[in-house]
Amino acid sequence: MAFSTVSLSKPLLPSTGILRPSQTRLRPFFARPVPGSKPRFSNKPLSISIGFHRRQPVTMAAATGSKQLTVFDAEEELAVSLAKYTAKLSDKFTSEKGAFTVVLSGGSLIKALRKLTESPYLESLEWSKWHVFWVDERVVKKDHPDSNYKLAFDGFLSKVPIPRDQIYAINDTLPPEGAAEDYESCVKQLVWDHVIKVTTSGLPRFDLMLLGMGPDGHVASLFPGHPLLKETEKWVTYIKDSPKPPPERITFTFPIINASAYVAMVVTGSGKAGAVHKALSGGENTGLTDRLPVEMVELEQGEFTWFTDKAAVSMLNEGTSL
Ligand SMILES: O=C(O)[C@H](O)[C@@H](O)[C@H](O)[C@H](O)COP(=O)(O)O
Repeated sequence: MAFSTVSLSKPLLPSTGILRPSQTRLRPFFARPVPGSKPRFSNKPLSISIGFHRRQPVTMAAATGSKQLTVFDAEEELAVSLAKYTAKLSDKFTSEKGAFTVVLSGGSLIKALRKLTESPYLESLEWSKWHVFWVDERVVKKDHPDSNYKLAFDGFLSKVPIPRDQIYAINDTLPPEGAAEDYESCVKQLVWDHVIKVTTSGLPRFDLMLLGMGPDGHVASLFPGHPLLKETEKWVTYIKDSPKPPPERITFTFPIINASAYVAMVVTGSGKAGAVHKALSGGENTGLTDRLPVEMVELEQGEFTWFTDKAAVSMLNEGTSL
């Protein structure tokens, strides 16, 4: 095991996580927390040690929510851990409130969820209480090869017993504007029905968002430099000029993403290393337009966990052997 260090540019709390480096050249910043002790705030930017170890996530507790980074040797191990993490949240929310609201993205995430379709999760999870949404969707028919619904259905949803009327696909007969409005109405209805919780500021608070990130740092269909990054009124909006094809999509906005209780950011491969580096090292604070969309995922009160592999974090600290 080895560690590398990055600096975060915002005030942080001492870690509530676990770091037990035995063979590292770099001194870990955080000590093991004292059980029952309360975290103290610091106003200074702190140095964060990131441990490359399969089962020991590093927790970075920020003033607005907590962040964790987990780095896996291989995608297979990531998939195992992601299933365990999701199952734990499923158990928590189904027992606490009788429903589990899960938001999916497209892309490689769906394959990473494959372990949930196997034992023990297939038999043990309360699938009947799952409600499934999309953080973004391409405005195509549901049976189109570009459809995120089709991707998720074929690779995941068709293999688990979630009631079909609790899988909320877009209305694929509508143009982007109408599809976004329709999807926002659907979310509002489920807020009124108490299926989706609500924050104190009246935003929907989904239990878990499972997100991916593009090599350019986009999340959902929120792309670098696009005006949609500044959307603060709508819960769901549309884009007709997506730089990633197909061009017409609907997407949740940042206020909705950031109201989530839990976000898992699943990012693998060397093609994402630059964006991961920018996101986790903070970069220069040059203003909103220079921030990558992934850097705008800042949960109000939630827990944000990165699931990555070695290739994706390879630029975090050059020269550190993993
Ligand atoms: O509809 C989409 O295009 C996706 O929702 C998109 O936001 C995706 O999650 C990222 O591009 C990461 O995709 P990969 O993991 O496949 O790189």
